[in-house]
Amino acid sequence: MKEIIIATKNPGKAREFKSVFAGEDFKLKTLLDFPDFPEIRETGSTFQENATLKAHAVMERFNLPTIADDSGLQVDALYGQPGVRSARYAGDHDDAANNAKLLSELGGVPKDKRTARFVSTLVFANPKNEHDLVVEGEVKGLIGTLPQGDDGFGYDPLFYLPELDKTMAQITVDQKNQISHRGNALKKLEKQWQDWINW
Ligand SMILES: O=P(O)(O)OP(=O)(O)OP(=O)(O)OC[C@H]1O[C@@H](n2cnc3c(O)ncnc32)[C@H](O)[C@@H]1O
Ligand SMILES: [Mg+2]
Repeated sequence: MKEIIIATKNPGKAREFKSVFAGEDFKLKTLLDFPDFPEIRETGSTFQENATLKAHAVMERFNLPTIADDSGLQVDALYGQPGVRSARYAGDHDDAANNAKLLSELGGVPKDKRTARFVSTLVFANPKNEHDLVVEGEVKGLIGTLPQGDDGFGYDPLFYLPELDKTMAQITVDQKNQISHRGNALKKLEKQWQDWINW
């Protein structure tokens, strides 16, 4: 069976990818299936640079088609921070600490000034394709004043969706995929990748 690797160690992302690609005629693996795979240093200054680093490191190791996601939260009142440093905002990839820091940085900022967006860049690299496929997605929302909901990961409990009157952590993985930055990027990828790939 054909195989595609998702170059992520993040269980939340892995779950979202698996839900979107469920029922396809290829096997989807992630780096969670290869716990010994070394840490990929995300030294780029843009989402696309980091997604490209991750996609190519994994593609070269396994010689298989590989999709990487680099994503983050951009908060207008913080001039786009935490941005490309979203995973490491409060130090070492600790969601609770990141959320606490975000709330503290936004202390006193009124609701209408707490606008933000999640962005995702997906890079699809394949040994038999000369050029990568690159797509982007985003979703707009507001940063709440306290975490709400237990689903999702990262900043989801603070990311409030006014149209749904819920946070990103109060919806199912399928609902999240319908509206999220990653879901929107995946919709673009789905329209293009089957014509692009040389198996
Ligand atoms: O690099 P991989 O292994 O894919 O996993 P990661 O968690 O390190 O992923 P990134 O480097 O792309 O960092 C993205 C960070 O942005 C935040 N983020 C991205 N997408 C998110 C989402 O859908 N919901 C909540 N937070 C998200 C979250 O803090 C992530 O750790
Ligand atoms: Mg990362």
